[in-house]
Amino acid sequence: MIGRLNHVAIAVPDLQAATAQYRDTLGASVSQPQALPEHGVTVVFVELGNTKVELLEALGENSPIASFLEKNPAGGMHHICYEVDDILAARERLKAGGARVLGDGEPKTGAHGKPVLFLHPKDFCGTLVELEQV
Ligand SMILES: CC[C@H](C(=O)O)C(=O)SCCNC(=O)CCNC(=O)[C@H](O)C(C)(C)COP(=O)(O)OP(=O)(O)OC[C@H]1O[C@@H](n2cnc3c(N)ncnc32)[C@H](O)[C@@H]1OP(=O)(O)O
Ligand SMILES: [Co+2]
Repeated sequence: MIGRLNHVAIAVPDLQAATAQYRDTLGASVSQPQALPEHGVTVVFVELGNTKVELLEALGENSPIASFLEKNPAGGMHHICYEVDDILAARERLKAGGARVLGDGEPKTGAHGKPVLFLHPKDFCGTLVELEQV
């Protein structure tokens, strides 16, 4: 069911500083910031050739990453995103297997303009999992 690794996400307290770290200190190619108010984050993508790192900063009052950043004030690994070719089929199979699909369970449009879903970290080795249909 899951395919390629689409991105690994790191939540950060300061997206500009984190972008400078990756661009200037690590010499990586970093995209322009993308505000995603419907997701409560602003993101950039670090292009790595074989996959991406998503750097994300809280946006707005009810950001879903606010409490993560309270617990991890310097930032930290936040989620991992796997590609699937049929997100609704994946959702039904996961639900049938007892996994918790977060939110209302309906795919939302992610930063790449593709449908995404999130799976509860407690069901997947303490790791928040994002699925993106490609
Ligand atoms: C889609 C746009 C973009 C893209 O790539 O295209 C993005 O990726 S946007 C990313 C931001 N959006 C989300 O993360 C949506 C899904 N996340 C959530 O719904 C919440 O963050 C949730 C439910 C995972 C956690 O919410 P919250 O932190 O408020 O709940 P708790 O504090 O009660 O946490 C419950 C329990 O889970 C542990 N936890 C929380 N976040 C993570 C995490 N990122 N990785 C691992 N574990 C996590 C938390 O520590 C609690 O555990 P406990 O042992 O009970 O303390
Ligand atoms: Co993501």
